[in-house]
Amino acid sequence: MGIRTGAEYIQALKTNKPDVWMGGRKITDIVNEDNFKQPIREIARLYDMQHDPKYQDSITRISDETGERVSNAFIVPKNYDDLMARKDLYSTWAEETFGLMGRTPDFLNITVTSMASSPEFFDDFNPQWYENVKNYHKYIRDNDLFLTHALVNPQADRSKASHEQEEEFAHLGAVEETSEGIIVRGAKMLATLAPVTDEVIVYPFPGFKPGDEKYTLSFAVPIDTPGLRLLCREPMQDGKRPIADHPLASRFEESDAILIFNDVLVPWHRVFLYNNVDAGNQLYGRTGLSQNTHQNAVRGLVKLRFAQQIASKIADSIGVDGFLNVQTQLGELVQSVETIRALLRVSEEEYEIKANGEAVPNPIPLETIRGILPKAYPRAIEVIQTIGAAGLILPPTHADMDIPELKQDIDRYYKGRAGISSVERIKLLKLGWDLSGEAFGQRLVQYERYYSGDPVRKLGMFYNNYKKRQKTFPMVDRALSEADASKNMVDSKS
Ligand SMILES: Cc1cc2nc3c(=O)[nH]c(=O)nc-3n(C[C@H](O)[C@H](O)[C@H](O)COP(=O)(O)OP(=O)(O)OC[C@H]3O[C@@H](n4cnc5c(N)ncnc54)[C@H](O)[C@@H]3O)c2cc1C
Repeated sequence: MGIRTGAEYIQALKTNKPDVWMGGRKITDIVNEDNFKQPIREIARLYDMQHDPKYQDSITRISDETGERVSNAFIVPKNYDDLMARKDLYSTWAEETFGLMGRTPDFLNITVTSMASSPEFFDDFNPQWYENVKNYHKYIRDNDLFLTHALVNPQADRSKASHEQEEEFAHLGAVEETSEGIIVRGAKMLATLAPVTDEVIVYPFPGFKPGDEKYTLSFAVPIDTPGLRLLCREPMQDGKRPIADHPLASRFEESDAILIFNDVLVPWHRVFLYNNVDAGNQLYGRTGLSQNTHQNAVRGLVKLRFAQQIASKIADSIGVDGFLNVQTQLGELVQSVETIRALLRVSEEEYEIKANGEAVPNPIPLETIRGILPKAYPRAIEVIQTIGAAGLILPPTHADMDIPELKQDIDRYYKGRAGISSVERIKLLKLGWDLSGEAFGQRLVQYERYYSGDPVRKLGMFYNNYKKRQKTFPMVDRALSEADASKNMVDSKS
């Protein structure tokens, strides 16, 4: 099939029958559920862009393998141009959603593409796992599927390993093997957008201890696999509020769900890793699973720039951007954006070709972005809150604005500096409040902190990787040897 349309994506959602629970209800009609309707439309629009002549050549390409047009996310980049073609996809979709949807289909499609181009890792453990990954990659490429993923175990007791938890299957683990596959039980948190996806892929971060064998699992199953339950968090909007009043929250909310596996059968051909602590600990670092840092960085830059522009426009609209204290806050945001833009550029210009021939951006600047964004984005939100002040929380609804009796008051008392009408200012403040005040905006902050794992442990991993690449300290060694040499000179004089 190759690239699918938005209508084909929606049709697939109508056919899938996942076991979804939210707000005390079982959701049986996913596409007509108030909370999911609009985000589904946004994702469908992205699929349609693949067919739009304006974007098609920059975000899709003809596959050498099948002769069909496929998303750039499924192509293994071999050189700089390929890498940039992939980036075109990330930035086109991120711009379309203002960077507010972190888990658009490209995110996991590239993850599986990278996994499928890492045979050397799987060959060290079990070549059959690689066959399974390779076939899975072809399957999702040729059907243009949308995946969610779940890496992390429920918090339960973080000071204990999986096999030490009070409940044997608090963490997802294998119960038994059958001729058809593995039966798995337990939970994984959390899977963003799960109810509106086609499939879920499970893979772990490192951190397994001896004794955790049965918990070391990676596999993929359809989202409506029998026994798989999706328990969604409380929605942050009711799906009924007008987009005019909540221009971001009513469009881009990504739901999140805990996945509960009640004795789910994972067929052998869908098993990518199993029953091996070493393999579980090495999978993330050795299979390019972290390649989605490039997508994250491109999307994160768009989101930060959006927040920066909102802050600046609000400041301008009420005539406060001439004050030094406001300028320093706005200047700080511009510098954050420029820092991330520069790091992204460096990572791409300094791309590397891995042993398997895959072109990858330099991971050091990309991981540096990963370290900076969890601080820069919340700061941008704080600046919007500080500059918008009470103005952010006061705008009337569009229903108020439609009442003739109120029109004169609204026109008079909600306007901004000369040239900024009340309607213009109210609309702008609604954008600002959705991003900085609504529960929707707070989730986006939490997302930026945690979307790719605990930033504390990620920074530790970053330092370990940096040390592996930078094994020596040549400047320090030279300074020490020059000090030694000059000591000899002094000694010889005396
Ligand atoms: C909005 C949002 C969307 C997400 N979407 C997805 C998704 O689609 N798929 C997915 O798989 N995951 C997703 N995640 C989950 C994400 O992977 C986790 O939040 C992240 O890995 C951190 O795990 P945790 O939340 O369980 O925090 P914990 O690991 O429980 O950490 C809690 C606190 O304890 C500290 N801590 C815990 N353990 C240690 C330790 N061993 N050493 C030092 N400090 C420690 C942490 O630093 C942190 O401050 C999402 C998260 C958010 C917030």
